[in-house]
Amino acid sequence: MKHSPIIALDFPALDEAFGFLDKMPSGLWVKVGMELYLQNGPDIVERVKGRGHQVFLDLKLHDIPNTVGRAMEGLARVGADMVNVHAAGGSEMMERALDGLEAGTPSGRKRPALIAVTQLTSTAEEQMNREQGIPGTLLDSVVRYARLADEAGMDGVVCSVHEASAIRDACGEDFLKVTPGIRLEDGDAHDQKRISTPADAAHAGSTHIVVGRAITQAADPAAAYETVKRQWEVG
Ligand SMILES: O=C(O)c1cc(=O)[nH]c(=O)n1[C@@H]1O[C@H](COP(=O)(O)O)[C@@H](O)[C@H]1O
Repeated sequence: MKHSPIIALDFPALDEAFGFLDKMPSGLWVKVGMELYLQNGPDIVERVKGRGHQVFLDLKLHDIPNTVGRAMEGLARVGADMVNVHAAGGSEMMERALDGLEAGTPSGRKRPALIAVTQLTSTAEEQMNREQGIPGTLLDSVVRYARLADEAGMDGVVCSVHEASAIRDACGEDFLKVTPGIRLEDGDAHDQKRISTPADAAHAGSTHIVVGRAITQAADPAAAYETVKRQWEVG
């Protein structure tokens, strides 16, 4: 059973996000990112959950270990089901993030899943080589970050579909491979560099897909969601 698609609620204002949700079925998995969180504060998570959805809170923490650990301790109380950090922050930072999350999760509640971003899906190999000074292939860099994240106790990583099967080989079936950069056939890539279809994601071994504009900017978002879901489930 594949995890249901996660819809990126990338809207500039709460009423737009809720207007979108009004048109959608209940019981979704949605992603609240910086755009909504920074404008509406921590309450946004409970408000979205109050509408019957589960929340991936995507704040991509990346700072010194102590700061991230303490921030995660606070975030654990916000009520999200999944949270993330940047693997580039290093293994000590990831370990402290996990410690903070465990310390902050209220008793009786499940600890949110903690995943690490490897190389953003908006990054191309040539850009990584030139701007980050990381030589070699993008695939090698992503797998390296995935192994580091696995060793630091992360539940999985964010990567593109193109690296999912290599990560399955390196870190196993159960390690989460959360893959954004999803487009329906011939969809506009926008700022993404490593895109794939829901069916490709299913074949490559993604455990989760994150889909934003292909659904949120569709003329009929509910129909676009059903198309994405069907392609992902059928594979
Ligand atoms: O962590 C993420 O969710 C993320 C990581 C990544 O490497 N690439 C990426 O696109 N995302 C997020 O996934 C969503 C993709 O949106 P669309 O390109 O509109 O489908 C955005 O909300 C991004 O913030």
